[in-house]
Amino acid sequence: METDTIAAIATPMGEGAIGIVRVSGPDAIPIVNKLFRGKDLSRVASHTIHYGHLVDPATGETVEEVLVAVMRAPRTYTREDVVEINCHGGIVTTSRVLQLVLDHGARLAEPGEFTKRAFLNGRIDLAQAEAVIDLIRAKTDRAMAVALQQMEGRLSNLIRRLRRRIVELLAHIEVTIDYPEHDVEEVTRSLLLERCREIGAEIDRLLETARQGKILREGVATAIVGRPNVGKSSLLNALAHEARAIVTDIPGTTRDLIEEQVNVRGIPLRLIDTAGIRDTEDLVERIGVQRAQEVLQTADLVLLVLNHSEPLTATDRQLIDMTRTLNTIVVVNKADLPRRIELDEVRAAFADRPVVLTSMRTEEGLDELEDAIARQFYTGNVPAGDLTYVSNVRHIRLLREARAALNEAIAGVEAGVPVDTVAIDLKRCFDRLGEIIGETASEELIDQIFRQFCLGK
Ligand SMILES: Nc1nc2c(c(=O)[nH]1)N(C=O)[C@@H](CNc1ccc(C(=O)N[C@@H](CCC(=O)O)C(=O)O)cc1)CN2
Ligand SMILES: Nc1nc2c(ncn2[C@@H]2O[C@H](COP(=O)(O)OP(=O)(O)OP(=O)(O)O)[C@@H](O)[C@H]2O)c(=O)[nH]1
Ligand SMILES: [Mg+2]
Repeated sequence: METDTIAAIATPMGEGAIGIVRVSGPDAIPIVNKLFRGKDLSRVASHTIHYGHLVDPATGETVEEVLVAVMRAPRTYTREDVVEINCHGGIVTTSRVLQLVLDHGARLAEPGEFTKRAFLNGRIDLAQAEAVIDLIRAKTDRAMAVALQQMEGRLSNLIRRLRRRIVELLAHIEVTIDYPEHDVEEVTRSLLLERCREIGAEIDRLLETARQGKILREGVATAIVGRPNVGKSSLLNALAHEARAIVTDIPGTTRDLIEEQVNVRGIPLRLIDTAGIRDTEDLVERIGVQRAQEVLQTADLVLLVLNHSEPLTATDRQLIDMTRTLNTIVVVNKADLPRRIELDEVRAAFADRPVVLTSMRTEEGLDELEDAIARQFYTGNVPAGDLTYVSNVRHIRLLREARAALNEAIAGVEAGVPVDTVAIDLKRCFDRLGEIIGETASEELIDQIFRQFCLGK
């Protein structure tokens, strides 16, 4: 428990109707009681609110007309005694009340210090505290719902469950080490493999929600590349399921890039049309290797459009080379016209990627294309309505590290490494997961997280 008492203005600085000065710590009630003319706050019941005036004891001057809420430890936001002074909103009055409280024994709180105390006093864990920031910053209903779930401990409970399972495994390994008969060791190995895979699958599922969450928030950056006239604009209109304005009418942020939002099977795509890749000019010269690479490298998905009714050109082949190692779907358009394209060459270049024949004229192949797009982003193992989405970059990093440690443990078991060595990897996995909820977090990290909060929170 902290021994000092902190205070801060908890409401926005400005023309609010009410301004709240929040005080927390062992002296919260005596400090405010000294300044309060009304009921004796040291005798009132917890979670009650009282009308009165704040008086400066030095001068006897009445400073404010207030309502004071008294909440006694431990059932409070910080788990300490908390007093909230409700002032007439306004910078001057509220600041004056804060100053008075500071003059009589409280210290100005650091940003996030109230929530930090809630964490240090064990009311919430680190992931829950971080969710408070996410909640304040949420910009969509969905983001808010996810943050609220995390604040109530949904993610934390999942992480705790995983850690408990790892502890059980570590206990098993202990037994094996203590009683090193061969059959015990064998049982432990197969059990280890099975459990590690289960835990790994669970971590993968959480990481998958992170990927999908990012997609839902930001959309899939999709680059459409292809020579002129292959049907890029027609493809965009088809994916939008409506005749949009000609894409080239909308200026992009960069001179020859056009961006358009469409929705494919509920997946938001940000289509980026890299118009103007000409046959007659050298591709490299036309848009510059770097620019082309930039667009392609930052894309989550590439739609390479080729013309079914013409043989491949040098530009087509350059584009194939640039996109074959990326997350590309090949759209061989104008399939209603006779085939002149070297389809085998295309299929060979994209051996493990979808190659879809389409006609924007007859809409042939459009369903198949949408399926191919949806398959890239829905693996189907995140149940709809499950709001245990991971979105915090710190959590994602730790989950990845935990997964990597687990992979090493699995590889160790498979390679017949002694189980006490495997235990080291498992322990690392356990620690990384622990960092998410703050069980094994450093003081420095904790400080850094709470500094992101606003004053008074
Ligand atoms: N005036 C005011 N409004 C506020 C807050 C506040 O601190 N003051 N909050 C924050 O900024 C939020 C509410 N969050 C809170 C979360 C937990 C507890 C709390 O006292 N928890 C106790 C259980 C209390 C009970 O069940 O009676 C506990 O968990 O022990 C209070 C507020 C939003 N509105
Ligand atoms: N037969 C046939 N014609 C098509 C098909 N898709 C598009 N076209 C036609 O091909 C022409 C070019 O289509 P666009 O969609 O404008 O092609 P684009 O790739 O956007 O062309 P640029 O903007 O010049 O790069 C238009 O006349 C379309 O009607 C198709 O599947 N079959
Ligand atoms: Mg076009």
